[in-house]
Amino acid sequence: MSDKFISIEAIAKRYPGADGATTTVFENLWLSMARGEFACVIGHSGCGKTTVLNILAGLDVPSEGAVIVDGQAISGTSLDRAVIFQSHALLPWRTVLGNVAYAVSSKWRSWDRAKVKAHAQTFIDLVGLTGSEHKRPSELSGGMKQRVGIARALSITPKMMLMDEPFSALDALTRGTLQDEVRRICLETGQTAFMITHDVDEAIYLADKIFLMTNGPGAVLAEVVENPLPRDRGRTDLHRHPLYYALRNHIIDFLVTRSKTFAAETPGHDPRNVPLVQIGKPGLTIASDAKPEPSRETSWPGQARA
Ligand SMILES: Nc1ncnc2c1ncn2[C@@H]1O[C@H](COP(=O)(O)OP(=O)(O)OP(=O)(O)O)[C@@H](O)[C@H]1O
Repeated sequence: MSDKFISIEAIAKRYPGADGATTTVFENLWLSMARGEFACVIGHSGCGKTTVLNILAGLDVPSEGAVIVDGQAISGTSLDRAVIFQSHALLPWRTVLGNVAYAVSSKWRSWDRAKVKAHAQTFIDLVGLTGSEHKRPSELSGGMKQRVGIARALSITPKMMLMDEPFSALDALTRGTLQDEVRRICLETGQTAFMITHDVDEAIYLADKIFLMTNGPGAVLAEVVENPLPRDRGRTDLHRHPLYYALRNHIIDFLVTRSKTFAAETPGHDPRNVPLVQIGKPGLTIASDAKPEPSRETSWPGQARA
């Protein structure tokens, strides 16, 4: 992995408020990711997660600061940065194949129909929709629609995938299956991924790194938590890892308590040098100890939410 594939540098987002005042959602936010990393951002509603994702996508602009992707400051949207939203945003009059092919032909305008179709089919197969190519969105379940969104995003071979709570509207079983698929695809393709989630267990399963944001307005990136679980982790035995509960407790403690009290309790916080929390490594102060909590094993999947 190369260092700083994505670099968010001192960005702020402000909106005009009532009485001529200004509301600062966040300011002086610094964040970086290496190529091929999977990061999840967790924080309470309104702290600015979607705003950060939209800025990364080029759908929104920061009031201050810059975002550098692969050595270049971004300006506007790009087919290098694919977004998967909670609502799949498919074209209702196009089939599964038509939706994916539309994205493919937008990226490779010189390709003929056969090449576009073959490329689109590869990604439809990858997300397990073989046989549903000619269905329209109205004929698909929520999980299938989300698969089309994932296939469409992956088909343009973006440099990064931006996901805004992509599975939150799905039932637990479908959510689990799609989490498995996104994880497999990202590992296989070396995709760099930035995902917003309210689901602590989803973050632990998917992420290499978890960004913890304090409450807004005036939210800050409080900590970057390194996931100590092995990269080839499996969903069913995740909770047996000796550091699983320490990690989970650390994130939940942050959400329950420290996300509110962080500013008052951490006056010297340097937004440019946000602490990297490495649970289980000596010399680290973490909010919770590493004692396992067997009762929590029954809460899998996805019970702890921001
Ligand atoms: N166009 C706008 N004008 C004024 N304020 C806005 C605008 N868009 C967003 N905000 C405010 O910015 C803040 C951050 O919004 P954002 O959607 O990024 O939060 P979030 O952390 O993604 O929340 P959630 O988890 O609920 O999706 C919120 O307080 C929101 O009200």
